[in-house]
This record gives sequence, C-alpha cells and structure tokens, in this order.
Amino acid sequence: HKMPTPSHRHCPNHPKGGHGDCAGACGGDGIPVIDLGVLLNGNAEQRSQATRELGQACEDWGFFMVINHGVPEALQEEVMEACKELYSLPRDEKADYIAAGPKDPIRIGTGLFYSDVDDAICRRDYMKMIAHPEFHCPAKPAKLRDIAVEYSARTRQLLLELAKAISESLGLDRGRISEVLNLESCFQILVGNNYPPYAGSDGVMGISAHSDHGLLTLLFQNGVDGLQVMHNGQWVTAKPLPGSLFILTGDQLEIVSNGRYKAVLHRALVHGGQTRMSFVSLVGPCLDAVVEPVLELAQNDPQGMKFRGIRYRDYMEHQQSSKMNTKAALDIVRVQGDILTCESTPNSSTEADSSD
Ligand SMILES: O=C(O)CCC(=O)C(=O)O
Ligand SMILES: [Fe+2]
Repeated sequence: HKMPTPSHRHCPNHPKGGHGDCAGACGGDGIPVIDLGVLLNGNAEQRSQATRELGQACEDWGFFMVINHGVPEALQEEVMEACKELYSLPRDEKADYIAAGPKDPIRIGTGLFYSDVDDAICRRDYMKMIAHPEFHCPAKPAKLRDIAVEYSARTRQLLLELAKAISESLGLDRGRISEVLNLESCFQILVGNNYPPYAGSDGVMGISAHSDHGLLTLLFQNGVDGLQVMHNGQWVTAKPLPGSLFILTGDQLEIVSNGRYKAVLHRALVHGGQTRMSFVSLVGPCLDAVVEPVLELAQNDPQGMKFRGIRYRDYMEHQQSSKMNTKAALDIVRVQGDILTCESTPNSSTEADSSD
C-alpha cells in the first residue's frame, strides 16, 4: 500500500506552472533536494519528514540532489584532476585498459555511435573501474589510487545510508534492502565520462537515453550542464545547487521496490564550446544476490509480484550483451501482463551504454 502523501509545500522557485509543487526544498525545475544532514542527524520528527521527502523524490522523479552530504569538494576536485591526467596519458600507457572487455575491472573507451532512440550520434570517452567488493585502479597517474580509494569509500557510505532511508521510506526496516541485496558486499563502479565539445551540436549528444543497471548512482560534473532526466514525459536539464551531488535511481531499485520507485531515464547532451565531464559512483547489489521484489511490498500490491528474480551479475551481463537502450533490460524480469509502460525499442542499433 502507498504511504500517505505528505502535504506538499509550494516550491518557492516555481510560483506558477512548471512542475508546480514539490515535496520539501527543491532546486530549479522542481528537482527535489534532500538534506543528508537532516536525514541522518535531525531530531526524530525532522528525520521522518526528510525520509518521506526522500520517498516522494524517488517516486516522483527517481532523481534528486543531496546537500550536506559530507563528500569534500576538494576530494571531488582531486578526482576530476586525476581523471584528466589519466585521459592525457600517452596511449601505450593505457593500452591494456583500452583493449579491455566489459568484464574487465578497468576499462577505457571511446564511444562514437548512432542512437536511433535519440536520432543522434553519441560521442563520449569514459574510464571505468570497479571499486568494490574488490578495489581496482590504473597504476597511473600514481596519485589516482589514494584519491579513488577515499572517494569510493565515502560515496559508497553515502549511497548505503540513502539505501537505508529509502528502505524506511518504503515502510520497511531500515536494513531490509541492504539485507536482501547483501549490500555489505555491494558492487561499486566509478566512471569518469568525458564529452569533447562539439560545435553545432545538432544531432550529436553525449550519452543516449538509458537507466542505470544498479541500485543508486551518484553523479557530479565539471560545472558544465548536460544531464537530462525524464520527468512527466519531458526532458529536464539538471542544474546542480552549489555543493550538491546528483542521485539517480537504478533498475535494481525498481525491481526491489516492486515498481514503486522507477529507475530514472536519463541522457547527457554535449556542450558546443566546452568539454563536459561527469563522474559517476554507482552502487548495486552483491553480484551474486538474486534481486526480486521485497516480499512484503509484493504482498501488499494488488498487482502482486511485478518482477521475477534475477542474479544481479546475470542482469548486468544481459544489459551489456544486448543491443538496447532506454529501459529495455528490465523487460527480461518483468512479469507478463503487467501494465507498466514499457519503453523498449527492440530494433535499436545502439550499444548498451550505461555505467557498467
Ligand atoms: O554524463 C552524464 O551526466 C550522464 C552519465 C551517465 O548517465 C552514465 O555514465 O551512466
Ligand atoms: Fe547513466
């Protein structure tokens, strides 16, 4: 059953029109803002209010900004700098990673392909490294390791705290999602995306519409906007509040919540004159966890169980091996006859392209 809808405060940034009301504070365009300081350290009443707002953000948007998150800005700068250095290494120092396949723990790639969902050429360079349960990191630049160890630990802790509050927002014990997904052994990947400037950016974009395969994704950027999230059928450009981090809901949250919290569809545009960079820290279930709707949620749902169980490792493999985009990967576990909208594009010619 649904929690009672909290009384909506009117969004001060949107006196009229647009997306109108939003729960709690909100940034431009009504994107919800979650104050982690209040969520973790507020008094009981403040915490339960913040938890309701978090649930509302997951349900209405699948996307929000966190403020007072405790990840030092200096550390974010260091991540950005180290990543730039990695990109600018001579090619032979990166050759092993460039040759790596989707199952390798460290991978550097250049994407240039046509996406027919967006009718655009997608142009993105990326660096991916698995950070948990085993930590992997390129040997150069030498400073990257310490920075990545700390950054991955801090963002993982933040995302796991959010997972507890999200669990509570679903009316479950705080530890329930963590328990069913074995988040102690969670999968975590860091991704640095680099989008070169593209003058006359008509028909060119950075990354085509997709949802992330994990549970929760944290993202920040180099001051150049371009991330868009789908909300109420419209693309909304995400403009971060100073000091905030973006959080996106992933496919595994949609599955465990039995469809109540949907994975957010998102994409990134390129900038005409500036390089855009984004940095992703994605947390998912333990690779061996069989992900399925939490039993209590399915039992309380008149439509019953909306997804079948699947091992996260298999889900990821499926998502990465098939030519698809948007949210087609979820269809493999969707229970037949379900009336949820399906946004799959079976004839798509794009590669699987989300943060893997
Ligand atoms: O660059 C962005 O803002 C989005 C990146 C993204 O969606 C991803 O890496 O999965
Ligand atoms: Fe993504």
